[in-house]
Amino acid sequence: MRKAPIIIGSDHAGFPLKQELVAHLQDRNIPVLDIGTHSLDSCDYPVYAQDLCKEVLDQNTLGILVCGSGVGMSMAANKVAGIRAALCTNEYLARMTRRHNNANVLCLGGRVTGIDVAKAIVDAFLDNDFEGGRHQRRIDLMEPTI
Ligand SMILES: O=C(CO)[C@H](O)[C@H](O)[C@H](O)COP(=O)(O)O
Repeated sequence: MRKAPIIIGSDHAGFPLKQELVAHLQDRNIPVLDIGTHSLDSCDYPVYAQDLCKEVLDQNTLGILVCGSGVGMSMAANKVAGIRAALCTNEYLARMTRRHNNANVLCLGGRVTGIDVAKAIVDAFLDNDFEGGRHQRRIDLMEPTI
């Protein structure tokens, strides 16, 4: 059983899928903290990306961000030091980004990915762990030098 909750957030475009994923996590007895948005009212995804990333770093846990395409959330999240956000459209990407990239934020496109596929992507992301070794060296090399 996880101690820290999985953090989840979205903008209006990702709100319907986020609601489905919150229910899915609860069905799996995985603690979840929903940082919003809480309606279909139009809002700005970078605000939620930054709020979620702060929680992920503070609680040393994993996060899930959903916007329309998943692209804007991943761009915004990857601006935050210590965040490795991965936009995933299938289970393989989700599995590999945990094992090899130690991604700590999963991004999904609510207007791109169907509910059942999104649930499977979330499961693959949460049920795989970082392998370390050569992959840690490569992650260390991601630190900007220019
Ligand atoms: O997909 C997104 C960014 O990559 C976000 O979901 C934006 O909210 C999207 O651009 C929303 O567009 P809208 O016309 O304002 O709903």
